[in-house]
Formats: sequence, C-alpha cells, structure tokens
Amino acid sequence: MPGPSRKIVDVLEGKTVTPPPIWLMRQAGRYLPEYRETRAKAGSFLDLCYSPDYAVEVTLQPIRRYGFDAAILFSDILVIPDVLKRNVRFVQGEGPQMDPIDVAGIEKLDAEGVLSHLAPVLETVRRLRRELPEETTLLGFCGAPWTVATYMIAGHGTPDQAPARLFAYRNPDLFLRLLDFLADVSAEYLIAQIDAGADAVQIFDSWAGVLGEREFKAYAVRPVARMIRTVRAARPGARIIAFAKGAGMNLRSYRQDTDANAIGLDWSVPLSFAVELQKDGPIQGNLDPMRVVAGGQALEEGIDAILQALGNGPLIFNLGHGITPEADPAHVSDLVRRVRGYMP
Ligand SMILES: Cc1c2[nH]c(c1CCC(=O)O)Cc1[nH]c(c(CCC(=O)O)c1C)Cc1[nH]c(c(CCC(=O)O)c1C)Cc1[nH]c(c(C)c1CCC(=O)O)C2
Repeated sequence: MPGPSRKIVDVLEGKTVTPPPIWLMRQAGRYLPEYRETRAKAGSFLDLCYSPDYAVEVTLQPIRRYGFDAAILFSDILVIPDVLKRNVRFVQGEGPQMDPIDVAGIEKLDAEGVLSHLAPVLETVRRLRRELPEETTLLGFCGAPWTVATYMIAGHGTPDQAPARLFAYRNPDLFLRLLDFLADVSAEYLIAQIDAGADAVQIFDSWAGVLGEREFKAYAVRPVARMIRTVRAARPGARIIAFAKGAGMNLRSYRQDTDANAIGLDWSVPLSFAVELQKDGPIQGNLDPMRVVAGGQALEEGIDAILQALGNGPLIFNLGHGITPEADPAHVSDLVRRVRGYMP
C-alpha cells in the first residue's frame, strides 16, 4: 500500500516540488510565546527534552501555527553526552555546560544502556507520528560526532572550538576513536528514531566551519560517512540530511563523500555555488536568520533570491541556521506565505 505523500520525503528522493516545501531549523523555540509558556512549566531544559508530554506539545506548536511541511523532534544534540554521563546542564543565559572530558574519560566511555536512557525521546517520536497530520514529514536528528565532541572536550560552547582542535592535534589517535565511538552510538540512536516513526533524519555539524581541509575530511566527513553507512546497512533507504555549517568549499564533495540524500547550506554559501551543488541532488537552506528578524524588504529579497536560483530543482526551503529568539512570529507567517506563493 503506498504511504501518504509527504513533500519533504519526495524532495529527499530527488523530486522537484513546486513551491518547495518548508520547515525551519529551531522552529520550536523561544521566539514563540507558547514555547516559553510550556518551557516555564517543564522545569529544566533537559526535563523538557525527556518529557514526552511536553516535548510532543512543543514540537506541534509551530506546526499548528504555520503548517510547516516538517516537524522536527524536540530534543537536543547534547542528550548524547548527557546519557554518556557527562553531567550536561543548560544554564539560563550561559548556554550548555558539562564536565569536560579528558584522555582517561574518553578511554572509559561506555555505550551500554544509552538507548534505554533515550527511551522517553523515542516515545516522543512514536507519539508525534500518531498525532501529526498525515502529510507532515517527521524529522529526527542528532549531532555530528565532531560537533558533539567539541562540547564534550571544552565542557561548554566556545567561539572557535579551540579546545577540541588543540586536543585533536595533541591526541590524534584517541580523538579519532572518540569520533568513531560517537558515530556508532549516534547511528544506533538514529536507527531507533527511524524505527519509532521518523521519516528522515538530520545530522547537525554546526561547527564544521572551524576545520581546515584535512581535518574536515578526518573529523567531519569520515565519521558522518561512517554513521550513514551504519544506518543504511540496518535500514536500507533511510533518508538523511547532512548539515555542515560554515563548510564553504569543503561542501563540493560532501554529499558524495558522506552519501547523504540532501545537504544543508548555511547563508554564507553563494547561490551560484548552491546551484552547482543542486545539480548533484537535493539541497536545504539557506536564508539568513537575521532576515527573519528584520522582516519586510530584507526578508522578501532574501526569499526571492533563493526561490529564483534554486526553486526549480529539488529544494527544501529553510534557514541557513536556527531561528533566533528575537524573530517576530509574524515575520515567520510572512515567510511561509511568500514561499507558498512561489510560481516559477
Ligand atoms: C549546537 C546545537 C545544540 N542543539 C542543537 C544544535 C545544532 C544546531 C545548531 O547549531 O543550532 C540542535 C537543536 N536544539 C534544539 C532542537 C529542537 C528542534 C528544533 O526546533 O529545531 C535542535 C534540532 C532545541 C533547543 N536547544 C536549546 C534551546 C534553547 C533552550 C531554552 O529554551 O532555554 C532549544 C529550543 C539549547 C541549546 N542547545 C545547544 C546550544 C548551543 C544551546 C544554547 C543556545 C541557545 O540557548 O539557543 C546545542
């Protein structure tokens, strides 16, 4: 029996859908008053991630408001270090923190019990697939090994991930083992999300842009390729979006090297280069989130430039990174209306 038609699934399988389907990275978040209200009730941010009732609710909020073509599971990439017992906490106004890991800590990492600790997140995925409209794609996700490792090594966010880069130069073999470990744990997590009902998954490599050429191959491409190989070996046909933020020219062979179905583009990727990348397959992106904050002409011009350059090929309309808390929800309505009104 053929399943329901989901536009983002169609694009991931190589089709051109006109107008292009749309969702936004961080579409559930602090720019929405209803999110802030649920967040206040839930306790800590991790409590929100591990409570299926609240996590389902905040995932659905932007779908109800805007009718996006995809819902993305509400969780965080840092649940992986959390279940690896790194003592993750989200301090209001300071971003995420955890116990920094050292050589001895890496040698002691143990994947035992990881999936059972993530059971509430998988329960959220199952409930979402039941509650979402048939035509809405459900996206699961996780962080890429490099990006997750940067937080594990520094113990917090940094402007350029100097601690992880330095650690990798000083301990190259151990660092590769850490990335392989994270790749294998994360692949199992993605397989479990797919089994729970995710139609596709996105791998977020938010810090790919701080890597030199050789390090990009070793720390961004290789572990993500390993993850995708593992997921596809277990679940043939699994649909995967890989988003390597700030990767620039390194994106040229990223799709081929990782075997992702679609690649995500940040707003610094020139549209002329995006056109080249789209010749090899589906792309996702790449509106500057600040255009959504600005609204008006800045928003309209940014949308139109993307639609003109990329709207007649396989495109998932999205931002070039997550929407920010300052964004006006009314500007998001304007964005959705304009993309849906596109006629080639
Ligand atoms: C690097 C990264 C993280 N988390 C994530 C990434 C990769 C994407 C990116 O680069 O933005 C991914 C993420 N984080 C969140 C989602 C949920 C789904 C969605 O709506 O996109 C997703 C997909 C919720 C969240 N994750 C976080 C929030 C805000 C927490 C709050 O409500 O107080 C949300 C809605 C917290 C978080 N989580 C993280 C940071 C650095 C922060 C603090 C910065 C901030 O506060 O915005 C780690």
